[in-house]
Formats: sequence, structure tokens, C-alpha cells
Amino acid sequence: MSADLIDGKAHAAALRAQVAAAGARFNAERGRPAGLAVVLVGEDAASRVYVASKARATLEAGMQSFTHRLPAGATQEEVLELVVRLNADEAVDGILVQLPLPPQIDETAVICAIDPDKDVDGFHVNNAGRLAVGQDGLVPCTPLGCLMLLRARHGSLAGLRAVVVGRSNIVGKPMARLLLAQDCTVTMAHSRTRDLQAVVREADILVAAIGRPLAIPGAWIKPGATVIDVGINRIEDPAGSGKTRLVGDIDFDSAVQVAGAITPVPGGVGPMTIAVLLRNTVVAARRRAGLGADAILCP
Ligand SMILES: Nc1nc(=O)c2c([nH]1)NC[C@@H]1CN(c3ccc(C(=O)N[C@@H](CCC(=O)O)C(=O)O)cc3)C=[N+]21
Repeated sequence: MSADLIDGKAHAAALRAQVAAAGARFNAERGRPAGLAVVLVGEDAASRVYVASKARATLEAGMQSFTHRLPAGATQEEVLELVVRLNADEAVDGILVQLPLPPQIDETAVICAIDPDKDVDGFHVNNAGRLAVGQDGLVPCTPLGCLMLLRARHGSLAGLRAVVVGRSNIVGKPMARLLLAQDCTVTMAHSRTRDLQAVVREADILVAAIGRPLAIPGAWIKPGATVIDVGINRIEDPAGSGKTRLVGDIDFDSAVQVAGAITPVPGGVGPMTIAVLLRNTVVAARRRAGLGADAILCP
């Protein structure tokens, strides 16, 4: 048996079309487009690629895109000054500071400086707290994208056993909170979990966000489970040739034989992350403008 492939690119394209429609409505109501500011500190090549693709996606969705590049040697004060300026800028509805930041900069301090109403990453402690207690806020893009994929497949998730492997503030913790809010029975597993294999085996829904290539083999997975692979790891191609390729945290080739449905890497969760970022930007723009929720943006 072979699992259904969950086509993240297709789901992301559909979401982006909805976001573009909602963005156009916002523009018509307010007389200006929603605006997203992306801050990039340093010259990391991979980061530059993400930032360029985000900027392109923002423009395609009819939003305004502002990209700010600071040198790798920028000081904490310079980064904070820029964030303060973007907080005060009425044309900016969303602020994303690309992580990781260079070592001389205190990431927590920078995230805390972002206006929570513009925190489209959902990393500010106000938004993390809101998610934890079930209040409306801005929800981190990757876990919300995963939830959308799961809702599209299952409809209701109530009563299903969900296992989240990984406990980062960016993916694991908010993912677990979202699944709990959907009435899943949630287990959080991590690097210190004993008998991870037995825990994974319980999962009707498995979300892997570990950051270790091919860490979970198909033999661990419950037959028929829905598997969401958040990992994006660049490894040397084992076939030799010195080339590299992207793989997830799940050993796809064995997992696809066992799972009921699975996201590929690339083309799974990654494209959803960017689509949700745009969605969050329109949500933030509407809230800041005192407009009600736009129904098509509510998952
Ligand atoms: N403040 C902040 N917020 C972020 O959301 C954030 C960040 N910092 N720092 C970097 C990571 C990484 N990230 C990705 C998003 C989409 C793809 C994506 O679409 N990947 C494609 C493949 C791209 C390729 O081929 O290289 C895919 O999975 O199909 C990848 C990585 C967001 N990040």
C-alpha cells in the first residue's frame, strides 16, 4: 500500500488565491494594500533566498513588501531601532525578522520589541500566551499551515491521537496547542523521550519537527496514520555525485509504504509556511484597522 501524497504546493496556491482576494478587499476598504516588512540581518545565502521568495509572494498577493537588509555585524541597537521604526510605520501591518540572528544579537529581545499586533510570525510572548489560553492572536505560520493540511484531510480532528516530535517555540509547542484546541489527544515527544518508537506508534496524526534528517523510519509509524513532515534538511546525496538534496525528518521512502497520507519534502509544509505568512499579514492588517475577521481567512 502507498500513502496519499498531501500536496502542500497545491494547498498553498489555493490559500494564496484566497489571501489575494482578501487582500484586494482590504485594499478597497482602506485605500491601501496590506504591508509586510521583512528584516534580514547578515548575508546568509539560504536566508536571502527565503527573503526573496517571500517578497515575490507578497507582491503576487497584491500586498506591499518592504525588505530591510542590515549587515552581519549590525548591533542590537541598530536592529531594535529598525523594529521601533517599523512598529510606528502605518504602511506596515506585519513584521518578520528572519531567524536565526547573528550571535551578538539577543533574539528574544528583538522579538519582544515587535508590536504584538504586527507579529505575523506569532513568536511574541503575547501571541504565544494567547494561543496557550485560547484567545485570538497571531499564530506561528508553520504549525498553522500544518493544521490547515490536517483539517483539509480529516475535517474534524476530535479524539484523534496526535504526536508532535520536537518542542521548539516556533513549531512543536504551538503545533501541540493547536491540535489540543482541535480536541486531539496530544503527546509531545522530544530528544529525551524514552522509547520514542512506541510513542510514535500511537499516533493517528504524526508531526515531525525535529530537524534531524530521516530520523523517523516507516517501521515506527501506525498503519494509516497521517504524517506531516516539517523538517527541511539539506544532505549529501547518498547516490554520490557530491550533490545535495532536501529531505525531511521522516524517512519518506519507508513511511510512504505505511502511512495513510504524508507530506513530501520539498513541496509539503514549506510552501504552506509562506502562504500562511501572507494570510497572517492580511489578518493583522484587518485587526489593526478595526475591521472584522474575513471569513475566508479563518481556517
Ligand atoms: N522569522 C522567521 N520566520 C520564518 O518563517 C522562518 C525564519 N525566520 N527563518 C528561516 C525559516 C525557514 N523557512 C522556510 C519557509 C519555507 C520554505 C519552503 O517553501 N521550502 C520549499 C523548498 C525550498 C527549496 O527548494 O530550497 C519546500 O519545502 O518545498 C523553507 C523554509 C521559514 N523560516
